[in-house]
Amino acid sequence: MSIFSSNNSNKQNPAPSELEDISSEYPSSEDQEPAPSGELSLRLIPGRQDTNIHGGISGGWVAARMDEAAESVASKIAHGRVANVSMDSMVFMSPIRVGAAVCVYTTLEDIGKSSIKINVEMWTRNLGDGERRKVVDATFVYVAIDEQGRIRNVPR
Ligand SMILES: CC(=O)SCCNC(=O)CCNC(=O)[C@H](O)C(C)(C)COP(=O)(O)OP(=O)(O)OC[C@H]1O[C@@H](n2cnc3c(N)ncnc32)[C@H](O)[C@@H]1OP(=O)(O)O
Repeated sequence: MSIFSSNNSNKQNPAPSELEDISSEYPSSEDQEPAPSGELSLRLIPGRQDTNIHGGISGGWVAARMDEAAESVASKIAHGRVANVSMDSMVFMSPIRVGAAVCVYTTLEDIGKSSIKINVEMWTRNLGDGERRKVVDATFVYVAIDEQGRIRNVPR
């Protein structure tokens, strides 16, 4: 369940094949370095069009990319439309630089009667020192809904 984003009209957004999964570059667990957990669901490189008025990547942009990745996973599980009913509070631990690779990883935590709970992590590779850092992690909950917006059961 992976979606990949690229905008080939922008040189800073190469095709997915040109982007590697950040997790593959992490040292082995023996090194006890932090590593992403979950399935790679979205990878992209933010460009200048993604910045706020100060030239930085905003928390809103980050939350939107996480929602995009998790909603795609939830929609596949629900076989259709879902609505985001909650997301955790988010603590942004590292900045994202324009041109730095960003990867979003998702882990399915629970499927309820109508709800789907997904943990989402975003990681980036710092352009300056090349180090991979976790940007944020949060849990998103989606509810399966029909075309009229009524709650429905998640198919089993
Ligand atoms: C405003 C926006 O545009 S935000 C972005 C898009 N999101 C939306 O539009 C969603 C707006 N919200 C809604 O339409 C409604 O709240 C709905 C349809 C999602 C849910 O309606 P509710 O009456 O709260 O549903 P209900 O109480 O029956 O709960 C449905 C499921 O959601 C879960 N749920 C409800 N609220 C929460 C919550 N705050 N956190 C986690 N799970 C929740 C319930 O546990 C239940 O799960 P289950 O069926 O697996 O046991």
